[in-house]
Amino acid sequence: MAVIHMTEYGALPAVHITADDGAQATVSLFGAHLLSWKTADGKERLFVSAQTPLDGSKAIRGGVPVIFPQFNVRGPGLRHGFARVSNWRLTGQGGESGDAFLEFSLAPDDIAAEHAQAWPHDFALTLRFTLRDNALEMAYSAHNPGKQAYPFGVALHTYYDVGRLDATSIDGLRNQQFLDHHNQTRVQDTPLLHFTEKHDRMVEATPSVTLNTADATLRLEQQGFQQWVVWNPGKEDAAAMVDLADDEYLRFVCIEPARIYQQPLEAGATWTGKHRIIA
Ligand SMILES: O=P(O)(O)OC[C@H]1O[C@H](O)[C@H](O)[C@@H](O)[C@@H]1O
Repeated sequence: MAVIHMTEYGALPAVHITADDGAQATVSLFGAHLLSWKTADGKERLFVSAQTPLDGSKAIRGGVPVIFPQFNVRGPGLRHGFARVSNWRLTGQGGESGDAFLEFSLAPDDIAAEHAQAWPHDFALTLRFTLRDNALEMAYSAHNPGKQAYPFGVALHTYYDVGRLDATSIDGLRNQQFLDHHNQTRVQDTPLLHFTEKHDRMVEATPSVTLNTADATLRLEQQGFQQWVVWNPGKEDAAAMVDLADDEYLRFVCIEPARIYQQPLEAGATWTGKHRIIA
């Protein structure tokens, strides 16, 4: 049986879950933001900046920011959308035969008036985190209960604690087309992606990639999304970020299943995406 209790992370109300095998996760209601995922061996897999605000005043730097209804500035609204700065509701929890899950929901009544005014559409988001064996699964859905279609983009902006960026590589993107941070379209020609400076690529999705770090190998899978965004700010951009210590960029990489271009969510339609991380 999963053990679930309310807790606090910084000043944020959060939910902590422990699965039968000892795997653990902590999710803040602010953003339905996964802040920690420890596999049964006790190893933390996610990175959270030591300088991030944890009081709801700003999006959290680290963990898994939930992006909706736009990716970055690809839309007319708030950068990366309002989902990551809204208070979600815990709408499901439990565990059966080794599984442990938490489910969170967000609807127009939950969001701040300024966001509702800027984005006056009806929506129902759900995000379910499931711990199973050595894997974490995130099942994300966006439903349009209204009568009008509207454009949406989504992502799960996962920050991995890689320990050492210089000992990290990503396998599985060879021959994939990508857009770099100069807006150039290119194709990856090397089998492994390795970088130690600024890196911001939107890569055509593959069903899975492998993240190799100095002391771990993770398999990342996605369904229902269209890109992998691979991001690290590098030294100069990191130095300009107030919510990241100057040398913390050397410890993480973001690999994000995303739909970066806004596309219509038709009246009555539901989009679903899955992201599974296997240790
Ligand atoms: O600083 P944030 O709004 O959290 O965005 C952080 C990063 O998100 C994505 O990975 C984008 O590709 C980057 O261009 C952006 O800098």
